[in-house]
Amino acid sequence: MEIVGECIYNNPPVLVTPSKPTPKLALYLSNLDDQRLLHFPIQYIYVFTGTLDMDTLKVALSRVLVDYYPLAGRLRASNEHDGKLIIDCNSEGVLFAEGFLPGLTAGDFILGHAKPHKSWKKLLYKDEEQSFVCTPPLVVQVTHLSCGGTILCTAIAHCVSDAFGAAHFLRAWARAAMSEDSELAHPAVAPCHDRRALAPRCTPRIAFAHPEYTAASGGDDASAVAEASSRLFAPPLSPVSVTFTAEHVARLKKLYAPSASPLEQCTSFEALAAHVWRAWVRALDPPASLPIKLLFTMGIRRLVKPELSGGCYCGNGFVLACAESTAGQLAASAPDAARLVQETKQRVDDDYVRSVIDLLEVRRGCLPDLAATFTISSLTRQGLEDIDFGAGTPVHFGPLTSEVYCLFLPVIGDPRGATALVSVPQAAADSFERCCHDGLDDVDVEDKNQLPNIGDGMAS
Ligand SMILES: COc1cc(/C=C/C(=O)SCCNC(=O)CCNC(=O)[C@H](O)C(C)(C)COP(=O)(O)OP(=O)(O)OC[C@H]2O[C@@H](n3cnc4c(N)ncnc43)[C@H](O)[C@@H]2OP(=O)(O)O)ccc1O
Repeated sequence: MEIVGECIYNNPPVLVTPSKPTPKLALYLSNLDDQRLLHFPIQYIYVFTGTLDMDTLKVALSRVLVDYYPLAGRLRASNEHDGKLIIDCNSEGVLFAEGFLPGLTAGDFILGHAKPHKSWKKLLYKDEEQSFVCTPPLVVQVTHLSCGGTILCTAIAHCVSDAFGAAHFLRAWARAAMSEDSELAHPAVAPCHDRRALAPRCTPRIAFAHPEYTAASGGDDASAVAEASSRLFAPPLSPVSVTFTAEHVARLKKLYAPSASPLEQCTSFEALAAHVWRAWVRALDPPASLPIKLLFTMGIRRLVKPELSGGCYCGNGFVLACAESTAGQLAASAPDAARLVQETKQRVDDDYVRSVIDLLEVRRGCLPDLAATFTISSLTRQGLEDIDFGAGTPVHFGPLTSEVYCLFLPVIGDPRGATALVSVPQAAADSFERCCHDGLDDVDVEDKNQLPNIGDGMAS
């Protein structure tokens, strides 16, 4: 959906600062935070049919910044540590803009209209002159709509927080906004900003191959592989959004783990990840011998020893897990693809995470290998979507832009469903959508034991 017309700003943006004095310190960022991959702001919108009260929002934000004071600081390159980023917790404040977009309604975001479009960037105030490091780690824009609805857009520097930390902050802000006296509203669990539990070892030890950061060998025919890989991301790209209902997910779980044995079942994520990874490969139809990877974000708060459980760990608590296959193998078997996802999940433990942290220490500035790679970040069950600032829960929640990495987004009103959103080469967009729906369109009416065969070869 394209947003026509311009956003009207009647006043310049303001800086919202913590309502009480907060610690003044240079906050260490872990190697999981300060990796090049995360040097960008994560921009999400919440669309409400009701009106958000501006004074209430600002007062509540000011209050929660007492607990989430790093968000009111500024990112800086540290002189002592080789340019590594730190947060200067200096209470400079959150940039808060307010605008009005005539002609746009909350209803425009409901029922299949909600694929990001480049015009959506109007929903976020941008100071063209500021670099990533100079931009405040939290920028907020509230856009009033002619229908009386409101859009809240938040841009949080990814190196400061992941989805779990962001959800914790946003829920605390919403709770403060709903409380009669926002000075009394405290987060249910105190946030933990100290990231030293994820510091690298004194002597870094890279104990695994880490294919997520290493390019696959092209063998004898490296340039043909590079050429085939680049076709997977050839512009122009088109965003595709496919919603899998709870029934679709249940169906996929059976398709991807056909055995009746309880020990061989797969989770919703494993089935969905395998299915969408395969749909991407089948739609883009690369040579069967092309090595293809799947990278997916994996939460580590409960995997590391000791667990990150002293309060809500608000830094980045995830690593990339990497499954490897070939285009031909992936297309050939659904259960094998799910097994690969399962085995990959099982390999990620405390040793693996420490090895990633050490790798990022030794190879500062490195990026994951994204050639011939499908990347998924799952945002379901993170508590991001059902946030109420006093105007009810949102009718739409999602990113401001669509990218080549795939997001699994929560479906409002269907907690066991998920929406996959990803940009693919325009020429393959319809085929990708069809492959995602393959075997699912009749799910609500047919006998769920009669499973269609969707895994019998590459798409033509
Ligand atoms: C900064 O501001 C932001 C940031 C962002 C976004 C940032 C990011 O994208 S950061 C990356 C975020 N993603 C993650 O960290 C991934 C988190 N998820 C995991 O790690 C998962 O474990 C998994 C790797 C995706 C795999 O999941 P799964 O196979 O489902 O395995 P389990 O999670 O162990 O679940 C198994 C089973 O347990 C039950 N269960 C688990 N969780 C729940 C729950 N919450 N509720 C109910 N039940 C649960 C369930 O039965 C599972 O089995 P199913 O078959 O039912 O699935 C954005 C915005 C900003 O402002």
